[in-house]
Amino acid sequence: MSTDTHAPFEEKPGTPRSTGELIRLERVTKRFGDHTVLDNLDFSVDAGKHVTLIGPSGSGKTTILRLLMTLLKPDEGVITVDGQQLFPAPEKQVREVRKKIGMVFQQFNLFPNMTVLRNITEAPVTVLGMSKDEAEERARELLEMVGLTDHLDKHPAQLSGGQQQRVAIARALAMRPQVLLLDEVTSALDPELVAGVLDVLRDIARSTDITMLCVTHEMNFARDISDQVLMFDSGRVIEAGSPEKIFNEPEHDRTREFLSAVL
Ligand SMILES: Nc1ncnc2c1ncn2[C@@H]1O[C@H](COP(=O)(O)OP(=O)(O)OP(=O)(O)O)[C@@H](O)[C@H]1O
Repeated sequence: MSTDTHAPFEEKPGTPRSTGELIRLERVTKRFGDHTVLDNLDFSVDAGKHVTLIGPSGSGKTTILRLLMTLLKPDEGVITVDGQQLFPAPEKQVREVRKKIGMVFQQFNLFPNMTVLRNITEAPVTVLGMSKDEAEERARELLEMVGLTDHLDKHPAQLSGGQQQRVAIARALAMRPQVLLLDEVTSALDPELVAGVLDVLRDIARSTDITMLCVTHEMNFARDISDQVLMFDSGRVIEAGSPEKIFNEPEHDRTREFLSAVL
């Protein structure tokens, strides 16, 4: 069990949030060589909703997050975020869209030579042009939220994996993104550190209006936070619905097989 306690998170009003549809994928196909990883995929996510992508390894879930982060380009189809198309788009537009999206990865990807505080303040200062004082105030609030107030002067190597991942969550939120992408954020953690990270994310889901798109193998977590669950198989959404529907009354044989293997 983690010994750190996190404070209930109350988000201050920031930039006005969009309402309605925030993310849209239309007929998106992604291939690596002759391997079609996403196959003519359509789905959308409304602002403020929490959508979880589940499905077997290799079904294309992470590829979707990487497309939204513009780390990859689709071969076909259209991706829009907050009404702005991502590919093709002028460089400036892509940068603006990217600022609306935060991502937390399986590996924490913190800057090893910076303190915890600096890891969180760096991008708000250099990318958003926030003053150092404002960025530090925000970072301290976020560190309280993730239960790491006592660790702000440490370097990542002095923290447990669970603590590092909570810094990574705070770092993503420091940019005040509209969308938080979570890619198997507990998969690299020792089992006893998983609950602390998931509790922080549950709290964020409950107490902020941030839109979440989450790839996870933690089915209880998916059940708790999701407004909608999308079941993937071979680059397609084969079933979508509320967590109650997907976990209690799955319609598709592949969904039933997958859930009986992981639950
Ligand atoms: N850069 C790449 N080059 C070639 N193939 C890739 C690349 N990235 C992903 N793939 C392949 O695309 C397929 C889908 O990968 P992806 O990571 O999206 O799946 P996933 O559903 O997230 O799986 P997992 O749950 O194991 O992370 C896999 O077969 C993977 O090997």
